Amino acid sequence: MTKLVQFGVIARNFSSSSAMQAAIKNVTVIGGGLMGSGIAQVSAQAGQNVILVDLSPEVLAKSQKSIGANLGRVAKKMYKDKPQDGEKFVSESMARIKTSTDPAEAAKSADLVVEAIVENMSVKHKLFSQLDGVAPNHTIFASNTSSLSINEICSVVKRKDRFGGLHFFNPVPVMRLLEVVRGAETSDATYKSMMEWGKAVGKTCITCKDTPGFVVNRLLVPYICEAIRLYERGDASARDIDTAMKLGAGYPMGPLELADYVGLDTNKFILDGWHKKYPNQPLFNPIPLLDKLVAEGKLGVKAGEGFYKYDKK
Ligand SMILES: CCCCCCCC(=O)CC(=O)SCCNC(=O)CCNC(=O)[C@H](O)C(C)(C)COP(=O)(O)OP(=O)(O)OC[C@H]1O[C@@H](n2cnc3c(N)ncnc32)[C@H](O)[C@@H]1OP(=O)(O)O
Ligand SMILES: NC(=O)C1=CN([C@@H]2O[C@H](COP(=O)(O)OP(=O)(O)OC[C@H]3O[C@@H](n4cnc5c(N)ncnc54)[C@H](O)[C@@H]3O)[C@@H](O)[C@H]2O)C=CC1
Repeated sequence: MTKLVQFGVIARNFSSSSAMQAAIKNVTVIGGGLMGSGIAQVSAQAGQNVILVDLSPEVLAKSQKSIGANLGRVAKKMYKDKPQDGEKFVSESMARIKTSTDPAEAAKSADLVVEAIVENMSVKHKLFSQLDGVAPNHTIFASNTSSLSINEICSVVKRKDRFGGLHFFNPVPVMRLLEVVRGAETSDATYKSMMEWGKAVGKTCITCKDTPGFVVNRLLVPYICEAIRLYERGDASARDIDTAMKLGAGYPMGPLELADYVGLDTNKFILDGWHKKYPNQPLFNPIPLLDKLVAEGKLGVKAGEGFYKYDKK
């Protein structure tokens, strides 16, 4: 699936903002967790210079390790008969990734900042208002948010024309989609740059307005929630619900398996946020079983138990 993509946008310096075509060669990814490490990996694979930032040096060390291992999986497939070329691919990609614990410093050399920190509006506001003061004029800011409004996130920055959503999917190196989200003030030039960059890092891009959950999560969250309600009512077993959707609808994972994979706390966080914002939408109503599992710490794969039991990693 992952192809080595030659990055083809010519680097240029721009002093003015709105009419420019940003030249993305240097990307700063903020948040070195699950998503940030995947975004850093696919960017480096595509020839970008990457700075991966996290507040925690331990997280950065863990990310580097997992990126190395995942690049190894990619190399094994891409260079099946040429293991030496595979090793070169891994070491060159790794060499393009620098790490930092200082978001402001790392934004100073960025053409694009992709934010993948915790899903919390006030934490994202704090980060972006700090970066807005130090990043170069031409730098585009993007959020990988799953469920928050791009317009609301960018309300704290001056560069609203150079702000958008770049929503990746988990696991980033495998999932081929990138949702490119236009906020109310995202300029045409910024949108075009984001689309080109998405293609350059090997993704198929679709466009969506700034609506809750964009395309995928707006459909996926109610689907998963309906599956939980079906199970809660005792209409079918968890295993049968999952088997039904895998064999009857061709999904790679059933809805309850996917809920465990994403994390039940994340499911609940998104549902609660949308319920608060749209109290009259019954699809977003709280689910007592989901609340109970989260309260018991049964958060899915990462906790060793959710709808199913897992070996703890
Ligand atoms: C209420 C909803 C709330 C949403 C909350 C927020 C979430 C979001 O905002 C948006 C999201 O991300 S939603 C989740 C989207 N992801 C999915 O739906 C995943 C569905 N599952 C799958 O595609 C496969 O089971 C999957 C690919 C995961 C695993 O496939 P398999 O079961 O076949 O397992 P493997 O055989 O291990 O892997 C298949 C191939 O992929 C390679 N691979 C797996 N992980 C990798 C990784 N991390 N890096 C690089 N390569 C990787 C693996 O090597 C294998 O390759 P092949 O050997 O060539 O087949
Ligand atoms: N987990 C998923 O399947 C997906 C998540 N997302 C979104 O991506 C973002 C990140 O999610 P994950 O990677 O799952 O979270 P995660 O918890 O694995 O990683 C977040 C990282 O951000 C770091 N961090 C927190 N505040 C920071 C700050 N101010 N500066 C620098 N680093 C900071 C944390 O130390 C942590 O390592 C969220 O907005 C989430 O909604 C989007 C698509 C899929």
